[in-house]
Amino acid sequence: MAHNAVHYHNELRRRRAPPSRQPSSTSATIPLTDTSSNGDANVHGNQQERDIQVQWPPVEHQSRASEFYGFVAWTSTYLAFVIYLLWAFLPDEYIIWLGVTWYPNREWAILIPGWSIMTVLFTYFCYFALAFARTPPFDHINSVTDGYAMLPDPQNGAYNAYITSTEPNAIPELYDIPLGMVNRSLNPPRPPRVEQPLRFGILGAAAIAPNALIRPALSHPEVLVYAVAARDIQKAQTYATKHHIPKVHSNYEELLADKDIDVIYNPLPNGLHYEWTMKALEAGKHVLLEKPAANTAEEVRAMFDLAEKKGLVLLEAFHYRFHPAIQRLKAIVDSGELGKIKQVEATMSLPKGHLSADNIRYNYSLGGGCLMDMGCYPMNCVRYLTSSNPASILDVSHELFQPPNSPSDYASNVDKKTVASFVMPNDVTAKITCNFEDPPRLGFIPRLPVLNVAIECEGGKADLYNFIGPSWFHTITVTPRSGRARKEKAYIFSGSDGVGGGQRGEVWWETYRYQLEAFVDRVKGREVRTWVDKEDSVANMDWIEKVYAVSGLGSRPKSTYVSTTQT
Ligand SMILES: NC(=O)C1=CN([C@@H]2O[C@H](COP(=O)(O)OP(=O)(O)OC[C@H]3O[C@@H](n4cnc5c(N)ncnc54)[C@H](OP(=O)(O)O)[C@@H]3O)[C@@H](O)[C@H]2O)C=CC1
Ligand SMILES: O=C1OC[C@@H](O)[C@H](O)[C@H]1O
Repeated sequence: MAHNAVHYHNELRRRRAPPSRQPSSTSATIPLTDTSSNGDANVHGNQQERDIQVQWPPVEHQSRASEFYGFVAWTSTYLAFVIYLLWAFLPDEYIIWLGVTWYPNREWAILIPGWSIMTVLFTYFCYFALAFARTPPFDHINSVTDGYAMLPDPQNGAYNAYITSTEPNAIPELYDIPLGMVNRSLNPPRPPRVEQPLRFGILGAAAIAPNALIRPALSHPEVLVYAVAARDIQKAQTYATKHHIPKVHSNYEELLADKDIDVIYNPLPNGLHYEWTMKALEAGKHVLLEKPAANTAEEVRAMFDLAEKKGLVLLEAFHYRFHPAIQRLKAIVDSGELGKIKQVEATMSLPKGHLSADNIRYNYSLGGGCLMDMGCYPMNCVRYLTSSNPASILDVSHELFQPPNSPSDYASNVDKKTVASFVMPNDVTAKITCNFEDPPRLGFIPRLPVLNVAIECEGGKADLYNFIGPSWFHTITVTPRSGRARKEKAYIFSGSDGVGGGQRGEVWWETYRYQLEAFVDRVKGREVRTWVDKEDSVANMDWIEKVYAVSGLGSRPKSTYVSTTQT
């Protein structure tokens, strides 16, 4: 024992020692500290020097028993298999000739492997059955979250690279969206409602309402999505059940007449925005109105005039404007750190194939067209970032939507793509691009959506990737002409970077949630820092009409509705 301990200690020391001190011979005599009698000599200070013969490299005294047993097991397995084959297949006379007078009934040669296989299969089956039985359904909350999926809270000092400003030249794009953030956005906390929440009614069982209103409302204590109306009562019923909306109306008029409703959300096709917003205002309701506000600037002005006259809140739902990301980009540009703006370019382009031919967006009489539906965002964005309206139009090009199997002389006035450039005040130029049908690269490589805004200034450039849906992912890249580039993220109003001091927000708030916060504040008469006002909405539609005039497609048809308040 004592010798072994010394030997082991010695080996350790020798292995740790620098190579130059290693003896080159296979055996050496070296002085050692003997710990055999007193434990660790260095600790107890009781050292004894001894000379011990040590073998190098160390002789391995490994038993070969395991190799032997392994060999025996291996050969026995094969032997057993051969015996099994003989038992199963050899005719009786040969077995008897071999001197074997008794052996088990050969049925067992089939039954034993058969049962074994069945046992294995049954075990697998039970395993999967048990797993399925205990897996929550796809629409169960536990399929996407549990008590551990918490988003680190940067306000309490917890670091999360995804939502914090990243290092310059880092590769933040490779981050996954944190699960906690997705969970919080999709399954927001539901605080108790205040005693008198604002009751919202939805016009139409529209596809956008769950994202733009119903989900954001869950986390707003002052909002209750109270009713929905659809042209078909059954459709309204199904929608209400799915989204836990307490009340259903069988037509839009009935919804507007509901005295319990304070606010109307209008996500009807663009061509119906004017009529139903006017009717809602006439009924004394505030209106959250989907973009684009109407088919013509004249209609937009008339709606806002009526809202003003009645003291009601009307907002064109440019949700992206309420998110800190776009406001941070504007703050960077307005701060002058990149010098004077030279050019702004905003793009909203989606891959071909996401819209069917009967979509309202391709329907001229319902206010369809890509410039209306998607182009209104880049139009609004370049005007917002330059704090100005265009002075003139430089150039417009478009591609027309042709319904499938339409005759070659089909006269379409619905654009599936529009590109327009403008002269803005102060020698600034702007370009907007919108595209419903970005074709696959080389005809087969799928495209990603392009939702970008880029600003070129005299002293560098800045851009925001995903300016429309920054709550899910975005990057602000600032590249000064001299100095280091940097990337930023803005999920909440920090107050310290020129953006939204004092404004409420959570990192998981979607653009729509930020928008709802401001809308409710406005209705409640509270101060609102971010807003899309009447002149903004009127000018946006005015320039959309002007682009359509240049492209030769003309404005979308004016509503035939005559308001009771109009003379
Ligand atoms: N803010 C945003 O991010 C987005 C905004 N939008 C805007 O929201 C609006 C609706 O878009 P979306 O939800 O995608 O559209 P949908 O086609 O899903 O919904 C439109 C609703 O309009 C109603 N409607 C009334 N009359 C007609 C008609 N003649 N033809 C078709 N529908 C009719 C239907 O209601 P009913 O149930 O009564 O049949 C339908 O539910 C548009 O203005 C669009 O620009 C759209 C997507 C995103
Ligand atoms: O945000 C949007 O994305 C897709 C569009 O078709 C839609 O109408 C728009 O608001």
